[in-house]
Amino acid sequence: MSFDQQILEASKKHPRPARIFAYGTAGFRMKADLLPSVVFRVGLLAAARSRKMNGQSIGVMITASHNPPEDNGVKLVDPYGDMLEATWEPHATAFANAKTDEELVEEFNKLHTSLKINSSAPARVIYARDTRASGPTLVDCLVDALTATNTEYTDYKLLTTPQLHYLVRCTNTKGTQYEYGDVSETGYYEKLSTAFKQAMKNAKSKGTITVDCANGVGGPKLRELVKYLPSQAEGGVDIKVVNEDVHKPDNLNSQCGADFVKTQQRAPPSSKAAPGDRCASLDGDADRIVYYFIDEDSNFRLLDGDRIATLAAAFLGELGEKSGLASKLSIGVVQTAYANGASTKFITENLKLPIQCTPTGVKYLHHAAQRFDIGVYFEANGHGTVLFSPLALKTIATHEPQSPSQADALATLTAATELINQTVGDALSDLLLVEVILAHKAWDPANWLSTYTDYPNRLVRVEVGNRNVFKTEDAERRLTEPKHAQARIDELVGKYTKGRSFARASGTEDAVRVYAEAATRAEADDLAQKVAGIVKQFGGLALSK
Ligand SMILES: CC(=O)N[C@H]1[C@@H](OP(=O)(O)O)O[C@H](CO)[C@@H](O)[C@@H]1O
Ligand SMILES: [Mg+2]
Repeated sequence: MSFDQQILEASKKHPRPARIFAYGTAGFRMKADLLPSVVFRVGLLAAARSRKMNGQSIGVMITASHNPPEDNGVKLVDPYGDMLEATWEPHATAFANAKTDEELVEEFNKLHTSLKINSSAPARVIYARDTRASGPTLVDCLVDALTATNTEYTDYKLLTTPQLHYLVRCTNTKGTQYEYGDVSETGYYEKLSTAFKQAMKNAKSKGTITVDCANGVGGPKLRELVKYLPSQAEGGVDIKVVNEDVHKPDNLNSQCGADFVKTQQRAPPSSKAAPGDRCASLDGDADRIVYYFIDEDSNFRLLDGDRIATLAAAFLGELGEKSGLASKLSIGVVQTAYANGASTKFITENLKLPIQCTPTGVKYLHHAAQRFDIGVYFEANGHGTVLFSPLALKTIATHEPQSPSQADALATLTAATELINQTVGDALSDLLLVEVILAHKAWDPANWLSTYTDYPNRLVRVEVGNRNVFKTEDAERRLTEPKHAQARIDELVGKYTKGRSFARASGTEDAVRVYAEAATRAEADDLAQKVAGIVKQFGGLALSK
């Protein structure tokens, strides 16, 4: 079957701007007015991917996460709910960059030939979007591609990114032994709330958690989730939703949200939190979360992804011990080079757990975490989850507790496996997990913070002529190119007490990021500035655009 004519006709409606596109860590992301042709072409790829996967449903999420309101983006979700397989990213890039409609058809056919995709096979796509004003127009572009390729589709309208990942997995596992949940948004809330109630059985939450939803899709979705959860008096948690205005598009991620809090190291200016109040911020598509509070001396205290990772790893380790499963389940933590060195030390020395460091980008962490029975992974910026291997799930499900206390711990562990989104980092699921853990430990955020002290650190963004000259090894911790740059950094780092620093090209912005840690704030700042200086020096000439 040939779709040539249909694709040609439809593609004419979505002319490609003179731009080079690249499918990166976050899919395609840019100013929304540049995206119509990109989204159309991603739709073609989704159809091809579905056909390649024997008609399993592929997800398409239209979002630009924490970016400003005028941006948008698109990314694909694979049948099991994880991100698009990396080998397909270049195909997305090739489709997006095809110069003419004819060239696009050629790329489409070339892919079908080289990967032996049967174009008569059924193709299925499910999609959703965040609250951005440009979303509906981009959905129209997507639908044009799905129609042109005779693809069946379901429009889930507004969802958080992790909700779409959940639905993709549910759709494709329905009726199998791996069934993940009911194929509906309601199914998502029911799964989380049932697990949450079970996990809270032997715990009592104190105080209120105030959740800043970045004025994004997380707001209405958290409000909905709360309807399914017991109140604090009924054994649940008191959740207060703020920054949930999705009707004024300009407010999205503006002066609030996880990215604002993490990069500015302060609470949203609108926050009315008193010292000690527990606060959290989601990002624009609710796949990231960070916690924070104001301490007794009025200092802002951040509890970021590293803190969530250590909290979750410690708790799951304890549950393993208490349920009598410790010897049967290996727990490991996956971090990137941006994890604070103090968290790495705490995990190794106090929790005595193995750590793996991967390059930046959730797909790397996710894959590494799959190698443990229980793999805890978080980026410092708050994106992460915990993965339970099929064997771990079976071990937990078939374990016979030897005492009532073992039974309690086992029930909580079982609930955690249901509560934690297994497809992708999910701010709503992570929120409930942290709340459960704090309730079990009877901890306030200050207790949580006191587990270890972060090393002073600084992250700077350096604009250079050509960031592509920077090549790395050892999970991005060392530069292999430009020649001599790493030797210069090493020499510098050696001069600082507890110094650590690395530079790498960003995958999402046209810049190089420099990270530095040292014994004091001033030294960390100084080291970062000096390494930034080296990066500038080696930064290459600007490419003619
Ligand atoms: C230091 C940092 O926070 N980097 C972020 C950022 O990647 P860069 O490649 O550093 O631009 O965006 C990624 C996608 O959202 C996210 O996965 C990652 O953690
Ligand atoms: Mg996000």
